[in-house]
Amino acid sequence: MLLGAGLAALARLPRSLRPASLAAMSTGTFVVSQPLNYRGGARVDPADSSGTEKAFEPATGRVIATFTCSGEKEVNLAVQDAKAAFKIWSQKSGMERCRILLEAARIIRERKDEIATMETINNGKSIFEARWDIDTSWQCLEYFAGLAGSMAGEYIQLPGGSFGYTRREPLGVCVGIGAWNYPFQIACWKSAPALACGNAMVFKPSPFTPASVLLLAEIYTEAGMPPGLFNVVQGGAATGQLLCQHPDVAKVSFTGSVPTGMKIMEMAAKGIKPVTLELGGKSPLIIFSDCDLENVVKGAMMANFLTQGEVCCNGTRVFVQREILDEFTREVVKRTQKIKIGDPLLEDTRMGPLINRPHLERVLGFVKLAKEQGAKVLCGGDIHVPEDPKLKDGYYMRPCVLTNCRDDMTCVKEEIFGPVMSILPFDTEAEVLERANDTSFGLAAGVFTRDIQRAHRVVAKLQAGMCFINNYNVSPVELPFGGYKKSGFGRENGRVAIEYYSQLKTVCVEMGEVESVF
Ligand SMILES: NC(=O)C1=CN([C@@H]2O[C@H](COP(=O)(O)OP(=O)(O)OC[C@H]3O[C@@H](n4cnc5c(N)ncnc54)[C@H](O)[C@@H]3O)[C@@H](O)[C@H]2O)C=CC1
Ligand SMILES: NCCCC(=O)O
Repeated sequence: MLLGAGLAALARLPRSLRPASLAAMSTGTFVVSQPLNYRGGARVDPADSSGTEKAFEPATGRVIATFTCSGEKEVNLAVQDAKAAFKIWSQKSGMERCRILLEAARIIRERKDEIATMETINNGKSIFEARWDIDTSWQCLEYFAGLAGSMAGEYIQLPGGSFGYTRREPLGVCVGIGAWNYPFQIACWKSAPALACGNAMVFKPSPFTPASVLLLAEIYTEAGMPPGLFNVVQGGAATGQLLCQHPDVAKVSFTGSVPTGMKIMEMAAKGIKPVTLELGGKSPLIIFSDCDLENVVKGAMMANFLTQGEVCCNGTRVFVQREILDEFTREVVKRTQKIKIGDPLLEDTRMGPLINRPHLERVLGFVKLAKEQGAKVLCGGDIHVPEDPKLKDGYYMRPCVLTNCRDDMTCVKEEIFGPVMSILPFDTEAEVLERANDTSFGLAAGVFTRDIQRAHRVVAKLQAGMCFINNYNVSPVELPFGGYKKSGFGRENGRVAIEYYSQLKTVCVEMGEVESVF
């Protein structure tokens, strides 16, 4: 990449005072010039090719990288290197792994601005948000570093002085496959628990966002991980399939869409490999009339418009109790219209471009269909052309609020993955619960009310893996994250994630004579 670790502090300087290499990370200028595969502790050109891909800067529509997708040979080499590193890493004590993960977390903190800038350039999210993502990334490494040192089994007393004990052991080479909306964070949320448990990892980012994970790979090496412990291969479905089908891969952790999740599960089934699936959602946000309106409007904005609405757990079905429907709608529209859209690297921008042109068109298509099906657009839902001429080919749209929505409309049933909020009135608690759960997804849900009994009663009945009371879309790494129903299974973050990256061995110890029936 164009920046080195030593330049991190300079990232905090005003742009005009930065040296040429940092200036190269401004909108409209950055290009990726180094190889995007990582193997054996270094960036490498892939050993073979299954085609090429282009990565874009969504803010300008410019190509920032053209890269080779890894074929069978490269995938084999990456898995082989990971296997070799696993032999070394899995023999280390939890405390030794802890120290290295903590060092990696420290380096990420130190290079936060640089990593966030790269994330913004390649993904389009505002720099303000990208910094949050990097915070939840190093926090994840710190959290699992802490758990690495305290991973232990059980001792179980048996009759006659015999006993048993359990050991929590790593799985081997784990594969991580990521989506494009949180490229660096996803790589950390998968690799930190995997590595803390003693596994090795081969990671494949989305071909739309290939760049920032390389910084993580370099940081892991700098922090002291053995070469080959964390490798990166690039590509799309074909490369992903090679990874999932590889006989030396012990586990696949996937973040992406439901249709791809189904394919991953099918491939993993053939090798009896465990999978973690973090899939899509169409989550309900339930707003009772006794809520604090100011808070709820902020919550609804957070539930819908972070990362241009491209967030799997967004609360896009906003159920509002009829008594406050007009007041809530007025206020939410007013705030939505004030969202500053534009160059995502500017400090005051709060909404950048969507990931790419086809996705922008898809999201606009959902708004068009919503109108045809009877919804009313209260604001946005159309293309935004920023004044800055360098942004004219970017993929911007104005955030959209829809009313007159019904539960059977496409905009209410399907994941849009863009800045589109659908408002739905309701009358009673029983009614809203039934409607909120009437979906094949189950990733997240939110409830706003001042009635604490009602809040807990309602979340207990919501069919969702991640529920929020009086807030939405906060991501503390101490809390497990994952879905119910078609939103997937397995959990990232929280203590429980350890169970998804390790296996339990039971040892039975006889202290007496063998009692044989023969
Ligand atoms: N539950 C969660 O934590 C999250 C879920 N998502 C979901 O991800 C989707 C958006 O992400 P996309 O990248 O468009 O999803 P996608 O499913 O198209 O791709 C995800 C990843 O899978 C790879 N892939 C595609 N086909 C594959 C195959 N046959 N075998 C192996 N790998 C394959 C892609 O190259 C990419 O790296 C949304 O539905 C969203 O809800 C996104 C972020 C978080
Ligand atoms: N930080 C929120 C993670 C949700 C997602 O990956 O879409």
